Amino acid sequence: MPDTTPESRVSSGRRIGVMGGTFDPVHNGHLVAASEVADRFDLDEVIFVPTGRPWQKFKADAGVSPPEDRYLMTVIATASNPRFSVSRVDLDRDGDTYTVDTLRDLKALNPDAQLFFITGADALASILSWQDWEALFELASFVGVSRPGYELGAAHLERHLEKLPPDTLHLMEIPALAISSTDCRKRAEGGRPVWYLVPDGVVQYISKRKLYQSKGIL
Ligand SMILES: Nc1ncnc2c1ncn2[C@@H]1O[C@H](COP(=O)(O)OP(=O)(O)OP(=O)(O)O)[C@@H](O)[C@H]1O
Ligand SMILES: O=C(O)c1ccc[n+]([C@@H]2O[C@H](COP(=O)([O-])O)[C@@H](O)[C@H]2O)c1
Repeated sequence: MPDTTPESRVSSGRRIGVMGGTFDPVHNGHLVAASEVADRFDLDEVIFVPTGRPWQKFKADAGVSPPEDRYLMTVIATASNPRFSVSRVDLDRDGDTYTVDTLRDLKALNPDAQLFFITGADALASILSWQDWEALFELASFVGVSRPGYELGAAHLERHLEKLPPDTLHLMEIPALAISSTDCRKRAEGGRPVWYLVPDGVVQYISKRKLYQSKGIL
């Protein structure tokens, strides 16, 4: 396995971050996580991948906005950063969204690239419940980032780490932004502001499409 530590940038291939999420809506916590990991791991690009059918959220009976709205908000939020892009792989695949499929699709599209999947501390904590989770670590390195309210750790993975490729999991502290999509949705619904929690264009898109809100947010 190649050494994936940031200090050993020896691979001739591109280094691509993968920021998966439901992005309902995308917020500044997502953008800061992607930007910080891109800087620390010297990434050429970070691909944001909105989920198609986030099966665990559906299982928890959480309603999710239409995929095209989540996709467009993600495009708007990332448009100004030349290193950020958005992929439709999870939106264009039928059925439940599994990260193992996301990574296989992105690997097929970028055969020479090294992939770094970015997760917040909460998502990392539940990774053992993900479909075919052991295969994930063969396809990408994982970067778990800190998130207010969640402990950043890999104790739950400890007894599996031996079986995983070396240097496959990194933990990283990032500036704390206590922002969640759930809180943004609640604010919009209650007519409270989401300015500065999400990019300006996303505030305007939520308003234009009347997402979440009963009272309006502008
Ligand atoms: N404020 C944040 N700081 C660090 N990581 C975050 C933050 N918000 C979300 N993430 C991470 O971004 C990824 C995508 O998250 P997601 O789109 O589900 O947003 P969310 O805010 O957790 O949404 P929801 O509140 O609807 O569950 C996950 O890996 C999550 O852990
Ligand atoms: O592969 C799985 O089974 C799986 C289960 C839950 C979440 N994920 C991925 O984790 C990322 C964050 O998911 P979410 O639901 O917190 O927005 C996103 O890329 C999801 O596809 C993946």
